[in-house]
Amino acid sequence: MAILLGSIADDYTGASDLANTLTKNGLRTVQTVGIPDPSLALPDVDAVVVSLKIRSVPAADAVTAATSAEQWLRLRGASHVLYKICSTFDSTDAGNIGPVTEALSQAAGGGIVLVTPAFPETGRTVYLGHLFVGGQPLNESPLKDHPLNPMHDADLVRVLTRQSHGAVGLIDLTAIAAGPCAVKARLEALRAAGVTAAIADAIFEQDLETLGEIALETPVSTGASGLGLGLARALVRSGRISSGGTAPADVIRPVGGLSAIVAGSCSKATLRQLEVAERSMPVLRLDPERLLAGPDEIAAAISWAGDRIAAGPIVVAASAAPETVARLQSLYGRDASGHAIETATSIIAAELVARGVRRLVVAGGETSGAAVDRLAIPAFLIGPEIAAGVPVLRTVGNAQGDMLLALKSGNFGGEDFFAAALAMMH
Ligand SMILES: Nc1ncnc2c1ncn2[C@@H]1O[C@H](COP(=O)(O)OP(=O)(O)O)[C@@H](O)[C@H]1O
Ligand SMILES: O=C(O)[C@@H](O)C(=O)COP(=O)(O)O
Repeated sequence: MAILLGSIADDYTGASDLANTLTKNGLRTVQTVGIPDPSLALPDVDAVVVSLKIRSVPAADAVTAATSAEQWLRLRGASHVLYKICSTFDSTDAGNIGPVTEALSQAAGGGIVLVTPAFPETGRTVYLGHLFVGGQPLNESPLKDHPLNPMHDADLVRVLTRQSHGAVGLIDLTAIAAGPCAVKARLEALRAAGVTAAIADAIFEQDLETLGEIALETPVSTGASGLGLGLARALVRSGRISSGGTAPADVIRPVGGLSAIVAGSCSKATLRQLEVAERSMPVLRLDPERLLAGPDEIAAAISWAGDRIAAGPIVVAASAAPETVARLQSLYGRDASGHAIETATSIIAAELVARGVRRLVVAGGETSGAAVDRLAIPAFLIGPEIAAGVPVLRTVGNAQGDMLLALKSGNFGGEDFFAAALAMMH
């Protein structure tokens, strides 16, 4: 299986978001969970997205995992590797976008790396190096309250500089609007000046197509699904993409079984989606302090779900508003409480699957990673899009047999997302 494009995603929802974009733009794509076992039969594809859970781990651990994945991708033919980060640049000053980008660049021989989180389809645009979310500067958007990595600075050159060893430059919209030659010249000028990473402006898809064309001429880039769109369209234009592969419609062949939703995301979008879900299905709001106190809350949740799951879809949610999250974190610590709740929601998800759930929606990137890891799912085929950035996924090689999942990025999806997702999964 020789592939053309490899990607390493820093969380599992981000991986499925990118896999969705690559599929929509003509690339046969598969999403793996980590580096797959050699015995896992994967389809013949143009692109592989390796999901890692490295967005919020120590930088050294993220670098080790990412460089191993990069080696695996290069051995399978990838001439370009995209480090898929969040479109809202989710990270702290301790990393990991800078450290991983520099490690991947070094592994590929050095040079300069194009970096852009722009994803206009979901309202993420970059202008003069500043990231806007739906028109709000990043630091004024709900991302300022993220439980794990609150974003307090919209200037991405400053943000990336604080977590990088090398110099960070800017390719502004004027250069990008002038086309690929101008971008190439700007990139070369920055490289000659000792810059090792360049934040690139992007507001429209045309900007991303320009960036994708230039990025494809380099071994490594860092970005979100928007850059994935540019890379995919550049590959299709190059004529190197074969047709065929498993059609998304085939991916969502019915799997039967029961259905459930587990939410750990505390994003504004997810909180609203949970409110709407309460109008049509049973929703259990977990008590986070009881979750942290011991196993009783998990047992109670499993019992609650067991009494209802046969009658129709249910929701189990740890999600809470920023002020509630902050209070818990002040008592138990940010990382400790986040990890403990991810563990709890993953146990609940696994217990639901043990009771017959085969259609599962998980809301939250870290939450999805914990749940998918506990279910030991090795890979996914990419199905149709439910909402921008969120496809239906079909499991490959897992012990429970075929399942359909949706791994929803916290900030993605409309208010009726949960019902819309279940309506596509039978
Ligand atoms: N009530 C809560 N209080 C504190 N942290 C929470 C609560 N509910 C969930 N969390 C944690 O918040 C984090 C949400 O991150 P994630 O799942 O990536 O969602 P998103 O996709 O919105 O970023 C996880 O670590 C999760 O365990
Ligand atoms: O690029 C994006 O915004 C998403 O693909 C993503 O990474 C979201 O992360 P979570 O909000 O943690 O799911």
